[in-house]
Amino acid sequence: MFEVLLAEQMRHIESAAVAEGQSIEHLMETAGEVIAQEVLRLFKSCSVIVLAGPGNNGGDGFVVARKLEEKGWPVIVACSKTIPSKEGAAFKARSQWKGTLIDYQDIHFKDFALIIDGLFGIGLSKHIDDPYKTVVQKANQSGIPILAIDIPSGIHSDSGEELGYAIKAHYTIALQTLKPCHLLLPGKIHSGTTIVKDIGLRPFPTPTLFVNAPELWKKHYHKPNLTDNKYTRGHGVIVGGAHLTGAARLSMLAARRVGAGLITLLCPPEAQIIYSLASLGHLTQTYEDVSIFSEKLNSITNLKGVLIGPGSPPTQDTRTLVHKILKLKMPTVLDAGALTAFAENPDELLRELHENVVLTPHEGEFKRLFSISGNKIQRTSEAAKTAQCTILLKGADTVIATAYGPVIIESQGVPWLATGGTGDILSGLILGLLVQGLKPLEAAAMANWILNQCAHSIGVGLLAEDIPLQIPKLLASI
Ligand SMILES: NC(=O)C1=CN([C@@H]2O[C@H](COP(=O)(O)OP(=O)(O)OC[C@H]3O[C@@H](n4cnc5c(N)ncnc54)[C@H](OP(=O)(O)O)[C@@H]3O)[C@@H](O)[C@H]2O)[C@@H](O)CC1
Ligand SMILES: [K+]
Repeated sequence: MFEVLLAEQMRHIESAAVAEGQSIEHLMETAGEVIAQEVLRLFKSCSVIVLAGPGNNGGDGFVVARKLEEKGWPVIVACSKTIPSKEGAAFKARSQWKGTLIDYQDIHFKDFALIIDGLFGIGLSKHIDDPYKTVVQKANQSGIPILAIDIPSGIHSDSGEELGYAIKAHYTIALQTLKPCHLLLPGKIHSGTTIVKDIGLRPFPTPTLFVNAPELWKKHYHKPNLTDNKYTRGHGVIVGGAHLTGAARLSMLAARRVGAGLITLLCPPEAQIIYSLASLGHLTQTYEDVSIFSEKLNSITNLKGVLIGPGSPPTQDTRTLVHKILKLKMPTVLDAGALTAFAENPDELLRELHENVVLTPHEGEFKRLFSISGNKIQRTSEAAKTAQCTILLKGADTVIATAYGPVIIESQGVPWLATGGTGDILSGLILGLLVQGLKPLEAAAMANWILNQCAHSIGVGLLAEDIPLQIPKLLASI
């Protein structure tokens, strides 16, 4: 249920079903049936135009048309006359359609109240051209609700990219599982509301992509019990800079709210007063000079993790502090200034990273460290392998990848998270979970989930400082 399958993996489970004796015709009939059921649930009886393409996505469209017509709905199917007839499930579905069939160019969209998009599914391989391009443009411009079969036509299933021009659906009924295009931009926007419907295939045996959900990490998160004390819940250090102190203070609040037993802000002496006054329940320590930083860090009792970057300047001193922290091989979050500090020589950072590190770059910071091309999943995975650590690549379609394989994609996207300080909250949440014993991948995924859930519940007008207060209610629900 939480796996996200690439087109090749979908084809694997489809072939496995065929090898077990199921026919493609039967799978297509099931797909058409579940989609028709969703149409009946979502819409009142209305006139429908089904756009059928040349492959099996079009075949699904013909089945849906037949099922809706059987329910008494007025349905017309549009497909291209130039499509060569050939044997196969889609051909059979087309020949079972006894209703009206027109060419794309003869569609009068104003005659319809619902468009069903069965032009292309996971088989789209290249940019769309006419006649498909024009029909997609006209469908989008019509203002009529569009329900896409499996994926919005024109979107690449594995990357979420728009191949020339793509359907903007109000609903997408994803068959069997989500595909990356339902989660990655711009496919996520083109999909509208995505609903996953089972068509009876077996799960893929070795999934590598997952949609972020508590089921992936909640067994690793332990709520405190009566035997806990502040030390057993973990002591974390946040390295605060002399200026831009708000960032580390936000991280501190998030780390404490998510359950760290103790948080110490380690900062230059001139900033101690600001950090001390930030709240009542945290500690502050100072380091007069980078040369005594390690000594100060080592003197902290029961230290379980470190965060550096929020509010840190991208300077040689920051690089030195990062090197000293990485030498400890302990759970570490590197964010913001701690990443940008290595922009001129990323290798200086990359060769020292280890499996207990989480990097939380946004796209700009990512590009400063890695020159990797490809879609967001490929870039994050490859970077994690290069860096041998966990990477959370932020955005409205956050991707979290590890050096050892699994990739988690955030399904929520909260537009009002795009405001100053929310990244500092995220890195603080990750630190707070790392010191409680979660592994980097689980800590990053849980932190990102908490951030999105809290933001969603706050709504437009959110300030970063509103988020920590929402955390207890959310933790109670896990
Ligand atoms: N997986 C499952 O178990 C099940 C999957 N099902 C359904 O099947 C869908 C996948 O079907 P599919 O493989 O036939 O691919 P589909 O997306 O219809 O398109 C392929 C056709 O489009 C053509 N074509 C490609 N790009 C083009 C372009 N730019 N411009 C023009 N033409 C282009 C391509 O031509 P070719 O590249 O081969 O020349 C080929 O003819 C899947 O999304 C789901 O809806 C269900 O039926 C049941 C079970
Ligand atoms: K489609």
